[in-house]
This record gives sequence, structure tokens and C-alpha cells, in this order.
Amino acid sequence: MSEDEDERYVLRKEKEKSYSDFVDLIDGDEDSEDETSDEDVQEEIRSKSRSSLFHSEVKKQGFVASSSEDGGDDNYLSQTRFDQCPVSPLSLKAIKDVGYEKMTVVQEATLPVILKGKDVMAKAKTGTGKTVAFLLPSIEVVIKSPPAGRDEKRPPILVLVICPTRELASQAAAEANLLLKYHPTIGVQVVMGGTRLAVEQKRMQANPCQILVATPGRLRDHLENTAGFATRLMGVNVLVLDEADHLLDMGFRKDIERIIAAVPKQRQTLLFSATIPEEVRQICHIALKRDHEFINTVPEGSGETHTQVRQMHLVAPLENQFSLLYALLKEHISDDVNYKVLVFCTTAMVTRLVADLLGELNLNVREIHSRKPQSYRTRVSDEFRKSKGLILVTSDVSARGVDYPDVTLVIQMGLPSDREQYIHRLGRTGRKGKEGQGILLLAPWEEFFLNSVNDLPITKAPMPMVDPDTRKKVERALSHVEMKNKEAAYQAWLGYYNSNKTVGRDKYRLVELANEFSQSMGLDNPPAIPKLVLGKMGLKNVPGLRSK
Ligand SMILES: Nc1ncnc2c1ncn2[C@@H]1O[C@H](COP(=O)(O)OP(=O)(O)OP(=O)(O)O)[C@@H](O)[C@H]1O
Repeated sequence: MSEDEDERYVLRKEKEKSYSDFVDLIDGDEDSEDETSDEDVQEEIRSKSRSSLFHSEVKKQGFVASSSEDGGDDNYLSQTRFDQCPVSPLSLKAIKDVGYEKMTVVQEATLPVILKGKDVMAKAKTGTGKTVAFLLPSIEVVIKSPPAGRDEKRPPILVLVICPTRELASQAAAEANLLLKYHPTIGVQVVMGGTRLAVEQKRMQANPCQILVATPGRLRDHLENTAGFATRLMGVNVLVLDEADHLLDMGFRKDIERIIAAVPKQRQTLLFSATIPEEVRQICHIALKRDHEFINTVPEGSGETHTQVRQMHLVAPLENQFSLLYALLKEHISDDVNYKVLVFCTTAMVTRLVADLLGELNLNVREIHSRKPQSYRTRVSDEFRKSKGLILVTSDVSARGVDYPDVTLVIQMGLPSDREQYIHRLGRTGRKGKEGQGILLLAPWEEFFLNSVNDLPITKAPMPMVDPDTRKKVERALSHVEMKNKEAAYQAWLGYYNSNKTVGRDKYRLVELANEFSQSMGLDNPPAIPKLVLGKMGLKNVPGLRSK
């Protein structure tokens, strides 16, 4: 191990340790990076950072590439070092400990604007350090606020960060804790579904925090059921919506509106995401002030994905897909001993089925989805973060924000819910300039999805060889998967595609396709579905369905 590698190893271990210490409460965190600097350029940027023109200069400059020591692409890093920034020396010390030296492009572009107190909507590619970009200036706000009185019963929450998933909330809180290493008086807490409300209530009472990271549903729960919580939220100075476009989706909109109504109008709001579709820009006034700044660090025409990630699609009938998935994985594993693969599936129950199947095929596999208990999700997420030689089969709970280092391949099976979800799932690889690969596996009738991503560099993948032995092996493995899991997968599959605008339009065709899926699991007859469920799906009396 070279000295450099040695140091990185120690830094990583420190990060892992701080993560493990924290894991009882929350989840999160990983890898670090340090860079050498070019003194001349640094001096020039240092003087720019002192001037009020700093931000506009940064914007004009756009991406500045620097050299890479690990063969990765460093376009995500800027030339500005953290120690050139007007933030607390104690935060800088913590940043140094983590191993960050230069700011990423999005951090460099947003920090000066956020420090001025402006509302910001920022778009930056996946895995380029958005979390630190909003946490670092938020911590400054806490530092500058008058400390709460010792006996204050309901000390104000000054910074409220909302994340769409539990994994992401835990991760953001862990990152905040790293930055707060030398700020012992500033506390972070996380509240999220999957843990007992009463436990969180007690924890908040015992350790009142100034920074709260939350998932939307649980935050609402606290607003409605935790004494004094609403009063504490009236202290919010900074509201952050991470994965903002997703939080402003219909699925979360009501919760977010309720949360916005519970925090003061006079506040700073920060919206971050790798994707900000036009519809979201249209409705961002729900959260942002009229004079907010939109900072887009994705250069025009470069697409929203990373050029160092090879993207491919494979179109094959459902009956071949499990064998193809197995062949793809075997090929990848034999190519790369350090393989680390994410397989995204459409629903939790399909995820379980695919994980069962790959397990029967003796692959080293884990699963994460919403039907697993939170303690299990945290444990598996932690294991995958630290491992190599592992496949994680997952639903969309891992689609956004989750920071697993060194993912070598992302496979997406079936229709992603939309273009944005495709980009975020793919973004689990190619983080921090690393290389990666993405394969989208579609059935012929799902090919229409490619139109929505036709500006992205997705090429046709070569069809992997599936010999008769492999096919038999997969069939045998499928026959060992529990029937109840196949039944649940069938029902979930039907539900997912039923709610898809395109596929769900023709119910007769939908049922035919669902039955193809059922056959692909090795079933002769499609499983029966409770009448009530069929009624809710609007599928009563559609031929080809069996009810019970
Ligand atoms: N200045 C920096 N230098 C090196 N590494 C950094 C820096 N800032 C953040 N990182 C690391 O980069 C990784 C990616 O950061 P982060 O998860 O915040 O990305 P993101 O842009 O939020 O991604 P996503 O869009 O997927 O949510 C993390 O491991 C983080 O610790």
C-alpha cells in the first residue's frame, strides 16, 4: 500500500467508524477522496473567491478538469479548495479529516449564493456532492444563530432537511455528523418511518437538536402527534428539500405543503436534485421565494448522465429475461472480481422474487425494499456500502441519493417509472468520477420508454449467449422459489403496470402481459388474486384473470 493509499484507507476507516457509531440511530456515509493542487490556479481562484464576483466567475468557468490519480474522471471537482471558503474553521477541520480538499463543482457554485442567504434551486449530476453543498452552509446558519437557553423547553430546530427515503435521510444525517465533528454543541437528529414514533420522541427530548433530517410522512406524524414539535419547527431558518423534484411530485406534494405551512415564511429554502424537469420549475414557487437563484452545473447539451458510464439497453421477451439477467450477471462477475451490482426491479415483491431466484442460483445476493424491516434495510445497506463481490436487488428505495461507492453495474429490469427515475437509478454508479455501466432490460412492448431518454447516450447491448444448460438451471432455480412469493410478485407486477399510463390503458393486453410474466416464473396458470384487490385495480371481469 502506498503512503497515499494508506492515508485514504485510514480516512475511509475513520468514516466507517463514525458511521458504525452512528448506525444505532441512523444510517449512512462512505468513501473519501483527496487531491493534489496546482498552486498557481489556486492563487487565482483564491483571489476570485475573495471578490464578490466569485460566483459569476465560477459560473462562466463551468467545469474545470483536474488530473486524476485513480484513473477516475475528476470533472466533478472544481479548482477551489475548501480552505478558501468563508466557513467556520471548525467545519474546515472536519472536512479535512474526512479527506475532502477541493470542492465539487456544485459545492463551488452554490456555496457563495447560499451563504448570502438566497433561496437556491440547484441541479447537479448524481454523485457529485450535493449533500455537502447544502449541509455546509446550513451549518453556518446554526453557528451564527444565538444559542438556545439551557432551560428552553422547546429549543428551535434551525435547519430542516427533508429526504424522500429513509436510507437517504440516514445518509444525510451521517454526513452532517461528520461535518459537525468539531462543533460539539450542534446536534443532528433523524426522524423517519420504520422506527417507533415514541422512541424518536424520547430521543428528541433527551437530545434536542438544531438540525433535523426527516422523511416527509414521519415529519407530519411528529407535527400531529409530538407535543411541542410544531413550536420547535417555528424556529426553522433553513429548509432543504433533497431530491426536490421527487418531493414535489404528486406522491409527496401534500406532505410537503403541510410541512411548508409549518415552518416560518421568513426562511431560506434550498432545493437540490440531479433532475429538475420543467414541471417542477413551474411549481417551485410553492417552496422558493420569487427571487431565488437557479444554479445548473450540468453543462448545456452534455445530458444529465455521466459520460464515463456506459449505458445500454437490451430488449427481450419476458420469457427470456431471467435467463438473460443471470447470463449478464455471470459475464460481469467473470470480467470484474470487484463487481458490485445493483439490480433495480419495478416493485418490492418483484424485488423479492428476483433476489430469491439469484440466491437459488448461488449468486452472492442481498435484497432491499419497503417490505423489509428498517433494521434489516439499514444492515444490508451498510453491508453493501462496504462490500465488493455483492449483488443488491432493490426496489426504488435505493433509486435516489444513496451513496454506495464503486458500484460497477446497474441493471434496471422493466419500465422505470419515468425518465428521472432512470437517471437517478443509473446514478448509483459512476459516482465521484468513477467508471460504471448501466443496462436497461426491457420487453418489446416496453421499448417505447426509450423515446423519453433518446437524448441520453444509450446504445443497444450485444445479446448475451444463453445456452440450454443455463436456461435449464434458471428454470430449476425458479421451481425452488416459494409459490407465495411468485403469487405476490405476479400481483405486484400487475398493479405496477396497471398504473402505468401506457401499458395500463388496455386492460385486456395488460392481463395477457401479466400472464406472460407469470409464465416466465415457471407457472402454468396465473395465480388467483383477491376479488377486492381486482376491484381496486379496476380489473374485475377482465378475461384471463383468476379471482379468489
Ligand atoms: N468535495 C468533495 N471531495 C470529494 N468527495 C466528496 C466531496 N463532497 C462530497 N464528496 C463525496 O462524494 C460522494 C457523493 O456525494 P453525494 O452523495 O452528496 O452526491 P449527490 O450529488 O447528492 O448524489 P445523488 O444525486 O445521487 O444524490 C459522497 O461519498 C461524498 O462523501
